[in-house]
Amino acid sequence: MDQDSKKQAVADAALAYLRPKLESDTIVGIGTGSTANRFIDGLAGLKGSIGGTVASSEASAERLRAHGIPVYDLNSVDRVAFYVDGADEANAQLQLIKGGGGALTREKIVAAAADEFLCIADDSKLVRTLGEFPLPVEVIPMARGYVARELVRLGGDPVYREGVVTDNGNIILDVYRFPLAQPLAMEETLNNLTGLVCSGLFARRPADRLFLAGDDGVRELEAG
Ligand SMILES: O=C(CO)[C@H](O)[C@H](O)COP(=O)(O)O
Repeated sequence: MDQDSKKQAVADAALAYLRPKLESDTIVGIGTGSTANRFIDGLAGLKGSIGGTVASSEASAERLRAHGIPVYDLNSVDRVAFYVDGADEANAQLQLIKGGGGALTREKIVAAAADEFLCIADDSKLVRTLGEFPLPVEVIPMARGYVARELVRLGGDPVYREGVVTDNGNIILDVYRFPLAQPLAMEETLNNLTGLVCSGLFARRPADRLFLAGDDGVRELEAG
């Protein structure tokens, strides 16, 4: 299976998992990226069976609306039953690195608000230890230099993502060679860095279920 077929296969698997659980008032949180886009396209066929969606980026909101799928502001819904998104890396505990598409902050907010987080990815994303993929962090523009120096002090090698402004008006630093053997502790350390809005490390809120596509089909991994 090529990578595109794998993305399609996990999007289909997540839809098949959700279909019997959806009710007319169910709100589904929607991630960002090429795998999430496959899920959005498939969700179009179920738009009459759900209450609507909450999107993690302007790009996903636009794609959802183009399909006629209702998109709500997170503040206007009481409950997000599911959040479905891709990832850049996942470990066996279903802790993730996300943010390759720059949407990490809104992704983390919608994931935090959701009852159940379904991650969809191809098997190249499963790693023993997180950190081969550079960790994206969203930073307030005026804090760029300060935060970059702090990230170097913590052992990383931050690189400014040129020309990218997030949906929140901030910048992204991609941190190479970051020591992520203790993801929970590092996420907490990053959360305490002034000027750093959010890291793409999803350790405190891992996925609940990972649909992983390989050459032999899709398998499901559960947290814990
Ligand atoms: O975190 C993300 C966007 O911010 C994406 O989920 C991640 O980059 C994976 O993208 P893709 O599905 O295109 O491989």
